[in-house]
Amino acid sequence: MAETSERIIQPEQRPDDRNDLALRPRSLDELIGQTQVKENLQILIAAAHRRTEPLDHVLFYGPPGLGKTTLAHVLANEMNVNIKITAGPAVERAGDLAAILTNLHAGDILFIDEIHRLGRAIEEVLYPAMEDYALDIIIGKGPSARSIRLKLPRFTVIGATTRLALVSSPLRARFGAVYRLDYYDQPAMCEIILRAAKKLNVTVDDDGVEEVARRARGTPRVALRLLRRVRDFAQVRADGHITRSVAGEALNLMNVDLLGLDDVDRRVMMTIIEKYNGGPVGLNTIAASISEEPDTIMDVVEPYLLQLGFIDRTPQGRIATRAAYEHFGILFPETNQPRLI
Ligand SMILES: Nc1ncnc2c1ncn2[C@@H]1O[C@H](COP(=O)(O)OP(=O)(O)OP(=O)(O)O)[C@@H](O)[C@H]1O
Ligand SMILES: [Mg+2]
Repeated sequence: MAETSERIIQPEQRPDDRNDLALRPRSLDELIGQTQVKENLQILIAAAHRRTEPLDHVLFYGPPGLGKTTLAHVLANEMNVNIKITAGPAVERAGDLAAILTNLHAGDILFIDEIHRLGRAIEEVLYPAMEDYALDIIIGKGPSARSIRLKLPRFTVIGATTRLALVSSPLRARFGAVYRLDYYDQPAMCEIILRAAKKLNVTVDDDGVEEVARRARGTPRVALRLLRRVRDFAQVRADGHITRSVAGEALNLMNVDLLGLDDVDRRVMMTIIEKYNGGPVGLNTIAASISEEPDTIMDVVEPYLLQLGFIDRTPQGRIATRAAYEHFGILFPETNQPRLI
């Protein structure tokens, strides 16, 4: 059984995703989907150009693999500025942040990934830097210590997080623009796969594109990973051309079903449906039944099952919906009807 740490359909980056960089969109025009976010960014860029000022600070949030880092690079390209990259966990001391800030040039973008993981003391340094482009430095120790304020060039912070609720409100208040990235719809997923197939020089017909797209969980990173694996399968088993049946065979071999569910998803759903008669059943009970951590179920497995409408979260626990029963070909027990009120 696939462990949750090595799932082919996991949205988090895996080592073999590294070669996605060549596929990463470089401009807003190349970016597929996220229409509303794109429109807002176009306005933000045009306004910044018109005022000949750097971009306002921008915060992207949403599930993993949907394009937050991609958008940060796209904005740097569109503004034709440098982008310095760091992440919340990497900034351990206020001095680390001060060093980064004092190396920024006017207009530069500072991308802080997992920004919800910045420590409070470090956030205190970031607030005046974002608001007044100033850095307060304490010189000396004890009674003779004094603070001096360094002027910083105007720069832009772009933050990314999968846990918006964990971003402190003072920090969040300093972002002029906050955008949520959502899962991609089927047409956008097909376009992402078609574009990537061209770049990977693999031939795929429309049905093949559709088959990979519908099993990629609305997540571009998953789509690219599945496409590369289906390409390998096609090269070894089917003269390199991807049709619906080739894609289907390859994905079935990887235990990824028609909606992109894998063994771990199935184990969670079967636990609720078969072991606890459709629920309600508590998260910890489900986790114990399949020897996974509750957090893993909640953060890694459930988001997509909720997105599909396969699970209802109720105060009494998780409940499997009719759609879930139908997907797994199990008769929905009508007697359960009152459960779903
Ligand atoms: N709109 C898009 N169009 C085409 N490809 C995309 C798009 N968004 C993301 N991708 C591709 O999906 C991959 C993952 O995107 P990205 O790394 O930006 O996700 P992320 O939201 O930063 O993920 P994480 O939260 O794990 O950091 C990238 O390699 C990129 O090529
Ligand atoms: Mg990222």
